[in-house]
Amino acid sequence: MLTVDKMSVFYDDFEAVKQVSMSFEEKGITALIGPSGCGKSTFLKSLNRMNDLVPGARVTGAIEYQGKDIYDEAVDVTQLRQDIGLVFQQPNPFPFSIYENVVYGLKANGIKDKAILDEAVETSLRKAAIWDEVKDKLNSRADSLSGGQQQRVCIARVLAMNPKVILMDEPTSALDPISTKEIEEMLDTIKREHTIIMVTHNLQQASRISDKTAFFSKGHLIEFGPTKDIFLTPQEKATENYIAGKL
Ligand SMILES: Nc1ncnc2c1ncn2[C@@H]1O[C@H](COP(=O)(O)OP(=O)(O)OP(=O)(O)O)[C@@H](O)[C@H]1O
Repeated sequence: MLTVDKMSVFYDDFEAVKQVSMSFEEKGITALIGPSGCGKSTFLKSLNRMNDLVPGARVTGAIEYQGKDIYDEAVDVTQLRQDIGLVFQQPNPFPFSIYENVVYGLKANGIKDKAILDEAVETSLRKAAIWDEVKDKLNSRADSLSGGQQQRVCIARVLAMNPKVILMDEPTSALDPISTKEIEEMLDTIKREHTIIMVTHNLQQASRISDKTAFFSKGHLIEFGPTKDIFLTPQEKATENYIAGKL
């Protein structure tokens, strides 16, 4: 599905991600963990070329999505970011209605048929587990919702584009425990249809919901494997120390 081979990411001369190689299989959740500044977000955002927007950022090595190099000149970056969507740490709804937020990408792609848009809104909001809460106020502004609801609308906006892969950068760190639980339960369902790669600082969250975990330190991928193995029988001392809270 997605393969990274000897990928480095530089900000000018500083190598924030160092020669990382790993593969993501289809479906399921992979958690990216590691100390602050170890390069998790940089790594994540390079997977759909969001780092193209950062001045001075440069990627070397290869990233292949469905067998094709995503940094190839011929790649349509807008299409790539639809196939590999990104959910940010802070909910970032557009200053429009809930409905217009969800259909934003579809309309940008030229879809105008109201029946198709209506259907996409309901399906995406249902998948994001927020339909029942907002179905009677789809024309209200999305930024008038609670933080947890806003984040689920943002997830619905990504889901409306039917992405194969969803990148998430600490999607619940700005939310209360109940909103966090709602989003975790939703992820547990949507991971059956989507490949989810999620940065989290919350080790309990990683152990609760992820199938695989990758531990990063100082730009290096230290260890990657089934979450149970990483948490219960880590092979590397650095992983063991981090999991035990010693870093
Ligand atoms: N736009 C940028 N320009 C220059 N350096 C950057 C930029 N963004 C990140 N860095 C540096 O790259 C390194 C990795 O940062 P990154 O945000 O990827 O780490 P992280 O593991 O996600 O951290 P955190 O958990 O605190 O979010 C850090 O040393 C950071 O200071």
